[in-house]
Amino acid sequence: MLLTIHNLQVRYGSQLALQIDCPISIHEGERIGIIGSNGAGKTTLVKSILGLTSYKGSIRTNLKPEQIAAHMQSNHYAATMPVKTIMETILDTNIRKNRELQELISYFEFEKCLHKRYSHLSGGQKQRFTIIMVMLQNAPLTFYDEVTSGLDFETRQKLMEKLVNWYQNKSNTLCIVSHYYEELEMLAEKILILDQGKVIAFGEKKELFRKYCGRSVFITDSTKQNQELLREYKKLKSPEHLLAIACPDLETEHKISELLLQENVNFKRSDNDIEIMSTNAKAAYYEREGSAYEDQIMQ
Ligand SMILES: Nc1ncnc2c1ncn2[C@@H]1O[C@H](COP(=O)(O)OP(=O)(O)OP(=O)(O)O)[C@@H](O)[C@H]1O
Repeated sequence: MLLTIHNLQVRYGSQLALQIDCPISIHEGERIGIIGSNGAGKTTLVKSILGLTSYKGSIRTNLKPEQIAAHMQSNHYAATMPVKTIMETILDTNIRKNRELQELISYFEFEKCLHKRYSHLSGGQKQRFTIIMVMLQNAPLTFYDEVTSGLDFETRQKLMEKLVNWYQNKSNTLCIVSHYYEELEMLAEKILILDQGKVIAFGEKKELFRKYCGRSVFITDSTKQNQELLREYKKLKSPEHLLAIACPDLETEHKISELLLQENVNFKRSDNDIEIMSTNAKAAYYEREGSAYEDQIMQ
């Protein structure tokens, strides 16, 4: 066991920002995606684990602080120092002698930034700087909090490819906070869903999908014709513009796909759609709690 969280509570003034009642355990080598709407408590959870915010409850780990690396939404370095100096000092290395670091600098096209002062980097350049630093740290427990925000589409794709390859045969435990579900489809095996400071669900991505969606899901536009065409099948909660139909078994899957093909309807079939899965996990959670899901998304 790498880390366990028990009865965690974080308050900012009178606001209860995070309340985790059931124990959460993180094991070596796990890849965990942390998702939730704005203000759900994702960054607060990461900050609590890093000891950057005060909390009640227990967070236990045998890791030393230097064995935990984090890419946060905002990262601070000595503003007036050249980037190269910060990099070599913090990583205790020399770029000329470090092949791995040279390769990352070149992959992220960061060469020209090395001689600039940190405060003169653009937002995206600062982002790439921290990514390189965190990747090279190779810490047993690594957090990426919104690692691709502020990056253009091409750099985002490049970064995701690099992260997948970088960690492929490694045993680092990764916790990735992201609003981009396609990134988590590539990187995460477990998902922690937070909402309004509470844990909605935590588990293997595949198991959560089966639990809340079934074997697979068909997603089409939510037009009147599609609603009518698929009216006899089980509808899942979905963003308003979409119609999501649950398939409990292969037979239903065949029937629906034939019907959609016959009627020339564009559709997506998925057995790992994180957005539909988390929407339905939330709905189930609030139903159990006795409040309507619709009331919660209005807040
Ligand atoms: N330093 C702070 N002081 C006061 N309130 C805070 C502070 N940091 C966060 N909060 C509040 O705590 C709640 C959780 O914030 P947090 O940053 O953890 O959310 P998040 O899930 O990471 O959101 P986002 O997706 O927008 O980054 C929010 O309501 C936020 O306004």
